[in-house]
Amino acid sequence: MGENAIEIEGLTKTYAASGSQPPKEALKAVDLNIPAGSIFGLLGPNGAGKSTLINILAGLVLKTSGRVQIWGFDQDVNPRQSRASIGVMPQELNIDPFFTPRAALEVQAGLYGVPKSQRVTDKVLKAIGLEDKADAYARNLSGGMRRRLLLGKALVHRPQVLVLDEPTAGVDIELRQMLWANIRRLNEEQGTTIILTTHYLEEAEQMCDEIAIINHGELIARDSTAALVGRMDAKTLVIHPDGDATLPEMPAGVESCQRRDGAFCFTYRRGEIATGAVLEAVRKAGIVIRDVATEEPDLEDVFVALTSDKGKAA
Ligand SMILES: Nc1ncnc2c1ncn2[C@@H]1O[C@H](COP(=O)(O)OP(=O)(O)OP(=O)(O)O)[C@@H](O)[C@H]1O
Repeated sequence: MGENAIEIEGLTKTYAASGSQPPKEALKAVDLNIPAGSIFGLLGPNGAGKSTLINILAGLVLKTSGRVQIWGFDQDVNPRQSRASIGVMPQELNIDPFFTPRAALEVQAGLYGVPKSQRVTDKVLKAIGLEDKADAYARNLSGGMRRRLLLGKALVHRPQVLVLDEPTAGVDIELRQMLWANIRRLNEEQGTTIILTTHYLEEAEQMCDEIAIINHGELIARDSTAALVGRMDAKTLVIHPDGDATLPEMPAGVESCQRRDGAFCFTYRRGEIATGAVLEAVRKAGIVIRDVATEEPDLEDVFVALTSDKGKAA
């Protein structure tokens, strides 16, 4: 096994036309490597192609062309080994209501061909905090418990790569933290590579080492989380004037505005304009500063900037 858990080359998926719907090119020649041992975020607006990509990795959707390698196994050459290397926690709560969590995990292990002697059902039940519900009918489990059971089902064959499709969508804060603690532990203690999609950019920023952004089936960015956020060179200085004041003249390259609460905000490129020059212009205008704050961009700003530009071009 090399240093990449996943290697994707020229991956294309075109869904066939159906009825009045024309064919849909959901993925357009995507190249993407995901380092082993990382927590990797796959982001993109609705309909960008994230689920298509994940479902191809999981073996649930057939690719049109390109090469996919999972844990060193080519999907076309070694389909069984590549499938055994990956576990997927789906978005939908598709759980058989008549199974107990223990039975559901046993059945799943059977589907993956894990021999009885090598099953880790009790360990998985403990990891997902469902030991005391192991023999309860799934229909009696809360939504949060069902979601944890889905995570457990993705783990029965001890995959090296775990894919989570919107794992915390519609989940309350407490459960979200518990899911994340579980996932971090898997990553740290067992070195499991985690790939996740999420709509919560703050969550991606906190959890992911690296991030890829997909838009209209194309990869438009792929970098470490810190480098992505660092790409946005903008900085905003927010000044609350003491008493009445009008927006002062600013050096070229500074965008000024006044907020509803009366604060002035000045946005500029850190690399081009020094904060001192902005403060100096404020002082020159005779404005007395009551309070001052700065705002730095976050992943959400990067995401919006990247996906809205591409959206216009498409
Ligand atoms: N089975 C299908 N048949 C035809 N078109 C499909 C099919 N599945 C997805 N698509 C289309 O392919 C494109 C990519 O869809 P996909 O579900 O991969 O996006 P996504 O990024 O996961 O979106 P979301 O964030 O909404 O889940 C969309 O235009 C979608 O309508």
